[in-house]
Amino acid sequence: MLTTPPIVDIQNLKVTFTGGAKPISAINGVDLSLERGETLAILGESGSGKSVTLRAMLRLNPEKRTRIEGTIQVAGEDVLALKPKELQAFRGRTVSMIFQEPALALDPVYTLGEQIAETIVKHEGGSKDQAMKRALDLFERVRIPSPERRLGNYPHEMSGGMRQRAMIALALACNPKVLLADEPTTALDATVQIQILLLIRELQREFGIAVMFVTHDIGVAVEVADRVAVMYGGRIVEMGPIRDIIRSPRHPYTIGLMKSRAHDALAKGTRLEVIPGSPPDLANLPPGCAFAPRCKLALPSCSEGQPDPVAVGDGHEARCFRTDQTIAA
Ligand SMILES: Nc1ncnc2c1ncn2[C@@H]1O[C@H](COP(=O)(O)OP(=O)(O)OP(=O)(O)O)[C@@H](O)[C@H]1O
Repeated sequence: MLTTPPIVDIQNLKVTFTGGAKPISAINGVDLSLERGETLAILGESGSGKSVTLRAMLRLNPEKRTRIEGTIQVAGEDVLALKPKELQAFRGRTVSMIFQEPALALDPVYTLGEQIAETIVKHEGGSKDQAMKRALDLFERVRIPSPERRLGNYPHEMSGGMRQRAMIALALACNPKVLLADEPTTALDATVQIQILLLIRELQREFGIAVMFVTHDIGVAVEVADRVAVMYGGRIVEMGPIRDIIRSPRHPYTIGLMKSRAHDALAKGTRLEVIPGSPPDLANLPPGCAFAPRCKLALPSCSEGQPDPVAVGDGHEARCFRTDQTIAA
């Protein structure tokens, strides 16, 4: 039987920032693959390496002060080997990114129509008129009301939710195969958040794009993702289908994350159960499991070596020495 290769294939990715007094090991051996049209959420607390992973896929980390090891293949292209010109063509055309704050992607001094049309002409050639027609089509697809008039707007003339939609239109302008989204909805109010997420989901189905998005919010992941990768200390500690991760998380860190969310839903004023302890120091990572110092199940041996991924279900794995102790009751 013929199998299609994954659209994203990341092997043993390591990212170290070397600009400071001590090297910061932000990503420490990430393996990840994504099928065409699939949506993966990356969860984890602040500093776990979610954004650095996404940025590595577009080579957006500051290269002079960063050491990158491993391989990143997207749509058959070897991302870490791309030359500057190839990288320019790759960005936007093969992989595109939307940010938490549209101001990072949108230029304040050009109208939205001009920006989208210019991106299309730059990547694909053709006339400005044709590109404007495509921009109009994109505005319709991302459901911006009065799209023709809105194309003539500057970013500051739109509401936050509309700016997000315009940014998504810009990101889709060159038909990318993979869309990366770094907490695309945190800056928006709840109703607009849900609308934007449903829009991403719909576009993803319509265009067959693979989506990788970072979030702090498990509820958001449930709404949109097929699979989830949970990161801790620059490693994926658990990965699997969203339903399995919600119903039967098997890494003690994921179990802790799920508990803190359950408490989050309680009445205001209830003390949240946070996972005691603090995240690992990335300038001084321990040799063993980075979660061991905070883990209720840890044995002394957990601090000695790195746990390999253990299969705990269909397409579900956890990097933990104690998965025999974490089976849901
Ligand atoms: N350019 C950089 N130079 C040095 N350290 C960096 C740089 N970029 C990120 N880091 C460090 O790498 C680690 C991982 O950062 P990253 O932004 O991926 O975390 P994150 O999981 O996305 O967190 P958050 O949810 O807060 O965005 C952090 O400790 C961060 O301080």
